[in-house]
Amino acid sequence: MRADALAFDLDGTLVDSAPDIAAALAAALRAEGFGSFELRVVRAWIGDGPDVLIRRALAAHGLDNPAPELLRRLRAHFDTTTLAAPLAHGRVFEGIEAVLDGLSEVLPIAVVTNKPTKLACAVVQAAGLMPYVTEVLGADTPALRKPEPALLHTAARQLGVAASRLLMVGDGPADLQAAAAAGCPAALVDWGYGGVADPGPAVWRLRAPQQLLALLPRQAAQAGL
Ligand SMILES: O=C(O)COP(=O)(O)O
Ligand SMILES: [Mg+2]
Repeated sequence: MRADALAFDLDGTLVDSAPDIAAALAAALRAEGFGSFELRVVRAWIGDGPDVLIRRALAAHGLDNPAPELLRRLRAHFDTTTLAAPLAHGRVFEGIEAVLDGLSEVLPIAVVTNKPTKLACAVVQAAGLMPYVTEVLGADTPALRKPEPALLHTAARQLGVAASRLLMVGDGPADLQAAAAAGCPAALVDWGYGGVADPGPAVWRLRAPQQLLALLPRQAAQAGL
């Protein structure tokens, strides 16, 4: 595989942030008088950004058409909790930091996430991963959200590579669909929040972050890995 740049998904790929997302969601729901949900349940709702997450939680409470004002308040509460403690309960996945540390010496790396940019930057910062990352691109409007290819097009442009040389590494269906739509190669990680039934033959499978080095032998050798 030849890649000249990497685009990493954030939640479920670089960081196990589900405990923080579940805590922020629970705090927002409780403030509005709704019950919260178990981590196992919330984990399966992650991947499409906080607005979709909140809608899924409300739908689970039987509210399929929530008032825009309620959605706005829940999202504001969710953001405040996240920004106050972006990664208080979660952690960087084992092995990620070493791989980013090595590969960032030899190729540019972007984070491409369905989190809004402000929240994504706070999480990347709290995770200690900012030094390895050239760009953090978040989905600040619904049109930017993966599976749309827009953020990957922006990442390729800003990192100065063709989309066909930008490897998208993610844990969910939106990551793979965005990569396909943008013309990027894709790798699916096994340690994330899942939801991909069959990634298809064109997608690489990673069971551990170190396996990325085998996909990029030239850069791994350059980085001395
Ligand atoms: O659902 C989210 O908050 C964002 O998810 P992502 O980083 O996996 O795109
Ligand atoms: Mg993800």
